[in-house]
Amino acid sequence: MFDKRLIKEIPEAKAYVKRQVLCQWIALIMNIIFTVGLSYTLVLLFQEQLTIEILMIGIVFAIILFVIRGIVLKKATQFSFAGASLVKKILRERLFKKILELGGHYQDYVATSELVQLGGEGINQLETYFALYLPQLFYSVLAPVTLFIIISFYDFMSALVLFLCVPMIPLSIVLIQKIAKKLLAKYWNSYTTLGDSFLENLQGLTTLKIYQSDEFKQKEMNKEAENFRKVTMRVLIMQLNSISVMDIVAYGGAGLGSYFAITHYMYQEISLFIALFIILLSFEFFIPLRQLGSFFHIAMNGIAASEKLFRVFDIEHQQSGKFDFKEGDFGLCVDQLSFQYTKEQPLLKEVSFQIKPNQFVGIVGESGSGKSTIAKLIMGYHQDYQGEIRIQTHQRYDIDDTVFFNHFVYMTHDPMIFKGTLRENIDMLNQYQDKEIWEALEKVNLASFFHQHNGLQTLLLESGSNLSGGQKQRLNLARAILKNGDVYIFDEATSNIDVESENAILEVIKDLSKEKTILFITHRLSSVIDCDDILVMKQGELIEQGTHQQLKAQNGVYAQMFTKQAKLEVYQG
Ligand SMILES: Nc1ncnc2c1ncn2[C@@H]1O[C@H](COP(=O)(O)OP(=O)(O)OP(=O)(O)O)[C@@H](O)[C@H]1O
Repeated sequence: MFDKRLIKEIPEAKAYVKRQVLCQWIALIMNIIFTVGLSYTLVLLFQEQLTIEILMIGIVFAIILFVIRGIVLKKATQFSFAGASLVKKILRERLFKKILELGGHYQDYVATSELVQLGGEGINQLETYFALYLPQLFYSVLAPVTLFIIISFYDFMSALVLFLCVPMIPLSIVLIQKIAKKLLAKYWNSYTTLGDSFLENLQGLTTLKIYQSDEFKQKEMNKEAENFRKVTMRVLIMQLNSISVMDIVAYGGAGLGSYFAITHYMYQEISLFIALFIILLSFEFFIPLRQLGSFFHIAMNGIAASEKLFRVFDIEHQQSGKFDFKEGDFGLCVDQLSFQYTKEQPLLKEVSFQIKPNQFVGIVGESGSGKSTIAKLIMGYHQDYQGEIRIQTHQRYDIDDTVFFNHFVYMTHDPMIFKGTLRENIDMLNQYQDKEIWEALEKVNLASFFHQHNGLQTLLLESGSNLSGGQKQRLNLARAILKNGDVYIFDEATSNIDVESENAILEVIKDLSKEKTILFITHRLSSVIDCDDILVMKQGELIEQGTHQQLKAQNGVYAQMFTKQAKLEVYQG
């Protein structure tokens, strides 16, 4: 119920918790003083000695006490709010920093949907843990101790009985916690599974509709939603039951304390004033813990979320080096590279090749042969490979991503276009002159198109939905040109686009190859004819290597694939 690490992780929150507890404690003292006054007034009333003057003085005092109480409780709420905002900010920043630190390969460790849920709902639950539960936890210890000390001066036995009954509430909470922990883990799993499916099905809705599988998926999702509903209901039942158990303990304890006070009064061991004072305060012993109990589910949810959050924070970031590169020497050496996504299915098998600075190298091969995987390993998406990837004299994993991305540009067939102006999309850091942007757009044959629209202020929709596939890819290439990297990796950058765009992109790549190192992955063998070196992949192995002429002369897999594709293109075209 009390996770030390949570406090350690956010030491800044401690001050807010302390101030909140202090305010609550001052409010308790006001309550105690009010009870003294009330007990005294009641005694005077029983003894028929209560005068209007005394009553008026009492009312004025009560108002003063309630005003002070109101002010400190308001302050407590303000501290709670400020602390909660701070916790949220710190945790979200840490989570974001961790994802940035992990870079492209964060998905090796945690699913995107889980990150989204943790960053939203998960952190919100921790916010309530810090804002409500934690201060209440400390106050729940402080309040009974304060009351015990005060009451024990008047009637030690009654104070002791009340004090000893208090731990019954946390004991019942611990008991419920044991049952609840498994249930809450189930609740979270069910929540993330439902979130996963929802996100995936929403993104793929068009595909599902086309293949008329939407109804099937809907049924699947209904089943998951039903599971989630059931487990949520069980969590709610557990919470309601736990509140009832705590109520029984609280009323029982207060009743027992009052019984002792009455008995002591009847045996004239204590005065009527003290008996009334104890009876009126007896429930105060249990209110803080009873309140804590109602925050119990918040704490459980918070702890379940924090476990997941800490799992992300604890991910070891293997990339520790921060080597920089020497200027102008951007060769690449891949040596005995082996890799598998799953243990059962080895993919790359001891692949070795070199790319010299300013070389234009193509990778071809049948679908699934591991071409993109090579690019992803070079880009650092996965680090658990065997063998070596060296750039200049450094291992890839020794190079910090920020340094690496300053020199390497990776372009896939699926460019990311954000909702916003053309300028915002092409120059995200606002670091280029308009003239430079237009030059890049000119190179990729997009300048005249955007001139006809609103120039650099042309509004692009989410995912570039108001552009054609070829235009999106050419825009992406313009970004890459402006980046002025040293090594360009094109992974099926000319796939699924119109011939005009494909030719424009190929021209630019050829132009770039005069002064940049290029790795060009493609299905179309006609695109790699001009490469300085061509790597032919099959089932994770590098089976042939050479220039187009050399490979044709070998009359191996490449030559056969080339002839087959050429025939097909003549037939199609
Ligand atoms: N994240 C992943 N998890 C598990 N398996 C994967 C993952 N990515 C790719 N694979 C598998 O690895 C194999 C090689 O994929 P890769 O994308 O490297 O091939 P490719 O040669 O680039 O194929 P294509 O030309 O069709 O793009 C495929 O069988 C694919 O199913």
